[in-house]
Amino acid sequence: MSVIQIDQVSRWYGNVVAVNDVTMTIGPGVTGLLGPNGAGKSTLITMMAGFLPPSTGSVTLDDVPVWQNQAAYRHIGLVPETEAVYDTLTGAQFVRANAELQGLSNPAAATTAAISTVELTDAARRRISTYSKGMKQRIKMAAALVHEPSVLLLDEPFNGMDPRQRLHLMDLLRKMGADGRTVLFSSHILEEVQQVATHIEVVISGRHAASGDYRAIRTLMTDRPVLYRLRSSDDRRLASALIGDPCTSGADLAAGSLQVQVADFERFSRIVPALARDLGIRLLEVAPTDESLESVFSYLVGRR
Ligand SMILES: Nc1ncnc2c1ncn2[C@@H]1O[C@H](COP(=O)(O)OP(=O)(O)OP(=O)(O)O)[C@@H](O)[C@H]1O
Repeated sequence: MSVIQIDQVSRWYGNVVAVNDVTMTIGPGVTGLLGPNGAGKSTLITMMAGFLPPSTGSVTLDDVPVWQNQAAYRHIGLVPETEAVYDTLTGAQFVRANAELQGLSNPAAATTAAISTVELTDAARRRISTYSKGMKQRIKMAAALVHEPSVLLLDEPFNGMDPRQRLHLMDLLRKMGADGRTVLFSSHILEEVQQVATHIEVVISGRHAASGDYRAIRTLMTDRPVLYRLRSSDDRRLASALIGDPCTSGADLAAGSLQVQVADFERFSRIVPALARDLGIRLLEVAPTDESLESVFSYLVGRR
């Protein structure tokens, strides 16, 4: 088993607190690390990979601290967010260099296998400077996989990928998770995370905001009070019908359209069409006013 334990970890850069008292456990399978830009995802991943020490707290792999731990590096593969790959090398040379660094007994065979896994065999002898963004992501992935690590950490791996490459990487991550590896990838896009991860950790402003499977996170998000805008053939009557229902916690007609604070989305979505039909009101629009990911994130933070 490869279990990463992050225990009461904080990390600051000068005055900036990038990670603030985070505790989480990452086990086998695919975990999505979800959070908006600047949430502290890269900092957390770099600490998990053992390349950055926490300011306080501890990061361990199977109970052994990972910071500057050569033995732990044998079990960890890191695909960093940065574009920095050695442009003058060919893909094969780059992956081979990592195989040599890991001290593998047959670096040539491992290089060929890793490049084949990411489906870059045809381009392996080309210089990395000629690669597309998505291909650069994949060659970084091959370099991270060359020593067959039991833990794979990927920072925003889907950035710059076209839809086909994206599906291929999703498949690959799923397979690695099903094989019993511990796979963690970061993203700021919920849909992306949902498609691959069986477990989700949410971080916002350096803090751990939520944890669970997709359903649990989704429920947290849909259970939050959300402001909906409604337009209908009779906003006033619709407002008074809705205000009496427990699915809403407030209604406002001042803004020129009807704005309703929805407390129970599930009930709201059932009751609005039924009410409108019973009252003979025509619905013209029902739309959330504030469905941005940022607002979902700030709701999750506010719950804690
Ligand atoms: N080397 C550094 N020096 C100073 N501040 C830093 C450094 N690295 C990160 N930060 C700050 O720490 C916070 C967390 O950054 P981090 O890169 O970990 O977040 P992130 O969630 O990965 O964001 P992104 O998706 O934009 O990369 C941000 O406020 C960032 O500006």
